[in-house]
Amino acid sequence: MAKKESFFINRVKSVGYAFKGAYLLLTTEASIQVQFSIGILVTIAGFYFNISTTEWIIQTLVIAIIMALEGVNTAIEEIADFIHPEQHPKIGLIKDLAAGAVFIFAVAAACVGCIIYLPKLLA
Ligand SMILES: Nc1ncnc2c1ncn2[C@@H]1O[C@H](COP(=O)(O)OP(=O)(O)OP(=O)(O)O)[C@@H](O)[C@H]1O
Repeated sequence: MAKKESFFINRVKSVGYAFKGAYLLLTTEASIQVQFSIGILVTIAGFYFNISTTEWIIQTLVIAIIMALEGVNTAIEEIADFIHPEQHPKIGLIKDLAAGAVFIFAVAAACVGCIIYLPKLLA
């Protein structure tokens, strides 16, 4: 019987797989690359406008959540295409729902950006 790997080795391997997934998303997915670029721009803006600690926390969370949601959306698209490569109304609906979930958060993220930066830009 194969010896079961230790809990620690398994955790290290899982982190490695997660790094691989994040690398794949950043290097192959246009939507993630767009969100990442926006994330870098607002980070530069954060330093430029010297935003508060609370604003940094909210901004960092918003950037991370939108990229994570895009990643989940990509994974759902991959599953959908894998289980049913041909056109099907249900696959279309599943993809639209996943994209809709990202869109809802993207609208909130844009609002957060306006709340943080509009007063600074207009001052
Ligand atoms: N197999 C399918 N059957 C029916 N409709 C589909 C199918 N694949 C895609 N669609 C429709 O086309 C839209 C775009 O799908 P697609 O897989 O190209 O996603 P996308 O948002 O362009 O993703 P990305 O640009 O990240 O690859 C879906 O939201 C859905 O409405």
